[in-house]
Amino acid sequence: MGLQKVYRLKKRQVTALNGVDLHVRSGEIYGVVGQSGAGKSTLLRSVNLLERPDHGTVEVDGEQLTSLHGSGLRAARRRIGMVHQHFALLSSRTVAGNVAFPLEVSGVGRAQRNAKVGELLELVGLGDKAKAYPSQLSGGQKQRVGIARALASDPKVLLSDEATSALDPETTESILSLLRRLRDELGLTILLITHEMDVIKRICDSAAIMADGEFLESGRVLDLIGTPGSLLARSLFPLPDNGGPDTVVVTYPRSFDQPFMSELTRRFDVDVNILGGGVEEVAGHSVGRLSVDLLGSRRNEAIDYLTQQGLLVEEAGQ
Ligand SMILES: Nc1ncnc2c1ncn2[C@@H]1O[C@H](COP(=O)(O)OP(=O)(O)OP(=O)(O)O)[C@@H](O)[C@H]1O
Repeated sequence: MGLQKVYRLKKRQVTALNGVDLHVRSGEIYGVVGQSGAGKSTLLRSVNLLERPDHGTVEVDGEQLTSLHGSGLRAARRRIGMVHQHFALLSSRTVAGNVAFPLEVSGVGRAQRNAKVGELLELVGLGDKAKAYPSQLSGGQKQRVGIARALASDPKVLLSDEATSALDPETTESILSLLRRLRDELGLTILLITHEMDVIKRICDSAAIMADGEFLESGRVLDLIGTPGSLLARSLFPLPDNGGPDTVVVTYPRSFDQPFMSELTRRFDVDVNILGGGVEEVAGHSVGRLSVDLLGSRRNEAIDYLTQQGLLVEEAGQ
């Protein structure tokens, strides 16, 4: 909380974190999105104190990490797994050897280690690759090894540093599904950083947009989608560029049974001309968007009515 980090270089200083407050609920997937240099990596590395913030406190699973040092800190870190963009596998070790590595370091005996490695490889869908070397694997398989290794010490929290950025769209999809399944099955809490909005849309329950070391906006994704003026909502769902002066985009952040459009024509005597629309899955929920031309003298009343019903209405042509 209140995290601040300033890097002091020879000629200048860079404020990588400028008072960031991040609260991740237990069992949720939280995504921090932002452009290169926004401070995402510094934030992620502050959570397990690979980077010690200049100010602020870090609490993970009820334990205040910022007050720990030495062996206490090392023990706390073991309860936080980390997945890296470029996998960070040891090329001279087999898949099983890579996953076993953190267990060896913490002194787990051979039999127990082997059993655990077998279990983890099954969990990530690599049961048949134990003896392969990283160079024989695809990017997606390498990341599965990275995930299995991160889970070796039974962490409660998983940090993901651009885990899918080096992968093609199809593989990205399979890794995101895996992360989601692991969250569901193991009750993990996942904090991920990404520069891809799609990752937020696909698996995050909550998200923050970060720029210049600060959060511009944060909250539950579904709440933000229903919030007028939300930057995150606009980035997830850009307004269509074929809108005219009469066009509005209506977002349904949850499913409604009411036939709103026919109600509008009846109540407010407006003409509704549907231009396009669709339903997308966001954080496991369906979010509908409808782009319509609304015509008639009581157009503004119709828009107010939709807003009162809990729908988000944006003027696309402005
Ligand atoms: N060890 C360091 N020493 C000096 N400056 C650093 C260091 N690490 C990061 N910075 C600077 O801090 C700022 C935030 O960097 P950070 O890597 O956290 O951003 P990011 O959002 O993760 O970007 P990227 O996606 O490119 O990694 C940048 O201006 C960066 O140059």
